[in-house]
Amino acid sequence: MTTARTIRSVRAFTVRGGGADYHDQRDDHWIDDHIATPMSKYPEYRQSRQSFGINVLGTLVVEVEADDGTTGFAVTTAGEPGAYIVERHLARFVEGAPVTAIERIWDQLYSASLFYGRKGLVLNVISAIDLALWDLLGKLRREPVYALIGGAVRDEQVFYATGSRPDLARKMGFIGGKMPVRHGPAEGAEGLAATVERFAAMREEVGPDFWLMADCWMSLDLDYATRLGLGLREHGLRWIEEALPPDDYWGYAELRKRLPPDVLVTTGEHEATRWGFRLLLEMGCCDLIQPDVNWCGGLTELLKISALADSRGVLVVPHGSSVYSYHFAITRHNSPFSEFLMMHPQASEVVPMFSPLLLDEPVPVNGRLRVPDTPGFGVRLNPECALARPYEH
Ligand SMILES: C[C@H](O)[C@H](O)[C@@H](O)[C@@H](O)C(=O)O
Ligand SMILES: [Mg+2]
Repeated sequence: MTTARTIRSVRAFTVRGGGADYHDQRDDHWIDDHIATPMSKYPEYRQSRQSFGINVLGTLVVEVEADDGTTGFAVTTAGEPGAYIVERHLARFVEGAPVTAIERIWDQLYSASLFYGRKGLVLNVISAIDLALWDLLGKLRREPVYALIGGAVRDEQVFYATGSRPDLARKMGFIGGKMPVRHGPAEGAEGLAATVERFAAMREEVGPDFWLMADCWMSLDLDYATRLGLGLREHGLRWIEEALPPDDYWGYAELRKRLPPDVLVTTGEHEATRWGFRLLLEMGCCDLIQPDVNWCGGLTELLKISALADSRGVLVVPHGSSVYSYHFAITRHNSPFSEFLMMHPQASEVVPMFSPLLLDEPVPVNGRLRVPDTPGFGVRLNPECALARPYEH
C-alpha cells in the first residue's frame, strides 16, 4: 500500500555539461551566440552569456528513496549551492515523511526557507525535490505522473521550437519558432534595426502563417521594447517574451498597454510561486504566462499557478523543462501547446532537451508528442554522466 511507504533518504548530486542547466553548452552553440541580456550594456559580456556566468550553477539531481528501496529523481538548475540546501537544510522535511505527504512537504520546504528563499535558486531546489517526490509516487503507484494529476485532456501535445532556425523548425512540423533577440538598448538604433531585418528575412523564409516570436531574456527597457514590438509587428510577431527584468511588473503592465492586442506580451520563466504569478496576473503584465516547472516551485506549485491563470482565461505555456512540463501540460485545458528548446548546436536537429543526462527522454516528432505511459516521469539518469555528491549528510 503506497500510503504506508515512507521516505528513507534524499540525496543531492551535481553534474556538469548540459542536462537541466541547458545553457551549460560547448562554445559553438546558438544558445550562447551574442544573445541580448541584462549584462549586454557591458561590451565585455555581450558576445557570450557564459562570460557573465549563465552556466555557473550546473545541474542539481535530487534523488528520493522510499523505505522499500524504490527511488524517484528530478533535476534542476542549482548545482553545488542547491546540493548544500538539500543536504544541510531541506532534507529534514523529506526524510521520514510518508511518500504521499507532497503538499505538507512542499509547505515545510517553502516556509522553512522563506528567510533566504522565496524565488530563484531556493525555488529551483524546492522544485527538484517536489518533482522527485512525484516521480517516486508514480513509480510506487506504477502510473505516469500525468495520470496522478487528472489525466490527459488531449491525445498529444503540439510544440513551438526555440532556437536560431525557425525556418528549419517549420519544416520539422513545429507550430512556430521563437528566436533570441541579439541586440539590446546599448547597441542603439542599429541593433534594433538589425533585429527587425533578421525577423523580416525569417518571415520571408517561413511564410505568412508560421508563428514567429522574439525572446528578449530580460534585456530591454520599456521604450526599446515598445519600439521593437511595433517594429516586429510589421513582420507578424506573435509575442514578445521577457522583454524586461522579472521584477518590473509595472513595466510589463505599461508595455502591454502600449502594444496593440495582436502582439502578445509574455513572461514568467524566471517568476516563482503562486504569489509571483498572482502579481503578474492581477497587474495585467502579460497575455500568457510561461512558468518553468523546474524553477517555479515544482508540479505542486505549478498546479496552483495554473488554476489561478485558468480562472482568468490565461494560457499557461511552460518554459521548456522537458518531461516535467509535458506531464503537466497534457492534463491542462489552458496549456494547449508547449515549448521545445532546440538543443542541437545549430538548431538543425531535434535532440532531447536535457541531453545527455536523461535516458528515454521523449522528443516531439513532427512537432508533436504523446506523453509516454511509463511510471513517474518516465526517464532514467544516464549512467555515463558522472554525478558528484558534494555534501553528504
Ligand atoms: C533562448 C533564450 O535566450 C533562453 O536561452 C531560453 O532559455 C528561454 O528564454 C526560453 O524561453 O527558451
Ligand atoms: Mg524565454
